[in-house]
Amino acid sequence: MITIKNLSHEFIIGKKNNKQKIPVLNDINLSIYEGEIVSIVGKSGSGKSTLLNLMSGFMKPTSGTIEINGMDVTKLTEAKWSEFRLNHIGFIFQSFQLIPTMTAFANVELPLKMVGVGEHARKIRVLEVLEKVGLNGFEEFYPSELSGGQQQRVGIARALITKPNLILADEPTGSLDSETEQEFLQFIKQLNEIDGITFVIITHDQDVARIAHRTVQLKHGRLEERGELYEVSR
Ligand SMILES: Nc1ncnc2c1ncn2[C@@H]1O[C@H](COP(=O)(O)OP(=O)(O)OP(=O)(O)O)[C@@H](O)[C@H]1O
Repeated sequence: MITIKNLSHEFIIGKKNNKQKIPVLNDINLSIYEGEIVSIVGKSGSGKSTLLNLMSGFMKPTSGTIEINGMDVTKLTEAKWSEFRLNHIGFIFQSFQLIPTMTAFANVELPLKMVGVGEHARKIRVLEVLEKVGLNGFEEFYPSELSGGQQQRVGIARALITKPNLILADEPTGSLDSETEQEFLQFIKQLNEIDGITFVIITHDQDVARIAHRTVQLKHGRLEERGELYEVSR
């Protein structure tokens, strides 16, 4: 599903005559298989978000390739990447990243509008997904009128709306209390086991790492694999 080969990345900071290179990722090789939950752990500043941003196409690597569903996404133009993202990948963020001036319904509907789905079909799909995440009755609520856990569920609904087979999540439980976190993790497991969605989750949290089939650790720009618990059929 995802094949990362010889991926390296450095940031360049400073002005013209005083440029400085900050190497962050160094020759990363990683395969993520369909149906897996993979967690990425590592100390603060180890490059976890950089790796996820590269996988999301939000920036281009210094070198190396990232294949997702058979497509080398590092070669795509910005416009093609946006289209590919909308059709293949869902995102969940720590800070939910909902649009505050839009209702739960409108936040979840947005990706469907962007891919040109008609109004009637959008309505059916949004109501179906909001029900799936346990938010029926909350369609007209604005993010500020929802609890953190409910906002995260709107975020999950938005990630699921285009039926992606891959979800990338950056510290998804960082803003949740422990009870809400457990609910969230159960839901991720269910989406993985029943709907077959593959997850790549960046986390500091041992409980999140525990639901993963595999945990990889970033250390000094390199990846190390930690205890494998293989139950996924490939
Ligand atoms: N846009 C940027 N320009 C320059 N340096 C950057 C940029 N983004 C990240 N970095 C540097 O890259 C390194 C890795 O950052 P990254 O955010 O990927 O780490 P992280 O493991 O996700 O950290 P955290 O757990 O604290 O979120 C850090 O040293 C950071 O300062």
